[in-house]
Amino acid sequence: MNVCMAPCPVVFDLDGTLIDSAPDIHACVNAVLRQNQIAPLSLDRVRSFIGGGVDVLWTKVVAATGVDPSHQRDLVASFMTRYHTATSLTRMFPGVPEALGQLADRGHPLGICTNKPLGPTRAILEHFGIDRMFATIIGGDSMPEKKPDPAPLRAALAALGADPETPKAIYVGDSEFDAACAAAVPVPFLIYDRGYRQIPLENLIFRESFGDFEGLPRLIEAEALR
Ligand SMILES: O=C(O)COP(=O)(O)O
Ligand SMILES: [Mg+2]
Repeated sequence: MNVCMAPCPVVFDLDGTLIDSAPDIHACVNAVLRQNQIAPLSLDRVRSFIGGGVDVLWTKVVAATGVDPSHQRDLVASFMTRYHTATSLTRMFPGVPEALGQLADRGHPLGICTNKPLGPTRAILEHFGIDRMFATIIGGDSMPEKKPDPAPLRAALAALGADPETPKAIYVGDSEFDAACAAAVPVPFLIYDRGYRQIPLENLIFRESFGDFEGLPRLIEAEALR
């Protein structure tokens, strides 16, 4: 089956896929914890909590720190004020701008489907000057459902003109949330293996894994010929 005849839509996850944002998320989490006289968490620990969005992150932070869960709402509110402008410690993964540029030049409509809320998502994309590359951006608060529910990815694909019944498109992500979401749509899933995944690759559904964005445009063209 030809998955993509014309250059197909390619939708990307954000945290752990295009950007290494864990240092900024870690700094925001610890600033809130310190402000509330709670012991800080390590970068590795906080990184392992990323993927399900802000509420999942904070449910895990609350469990890890032993804070009274009734405080979670206030902690999240305090976190969000910092998160909106947290860009200074975040880096794009190597080869990302070049790969996005190549895909755009080849005519692939590009989108973002992330569990990160829309405010910080737009802020970080603008910070790196890549926001205009994406014709649609679905954030973790764009709709009631979050990944692994397929609804956000379906919305991104629909905005990029994919057929809602049999979308000929590709999703690129880093985590178990993304793999389950892509399988539920369903669309082929390419997984970046240097992101924030917590589950072994062999336990996930994906078409190809990659560790270097230089090879991604080639993987996408190969997928298009399947
Ligand atoms: O911010 C998160 O928890 C996850 O974001 P992602 O969907 O871009 O990986
Ligand atoms: Mg991710």
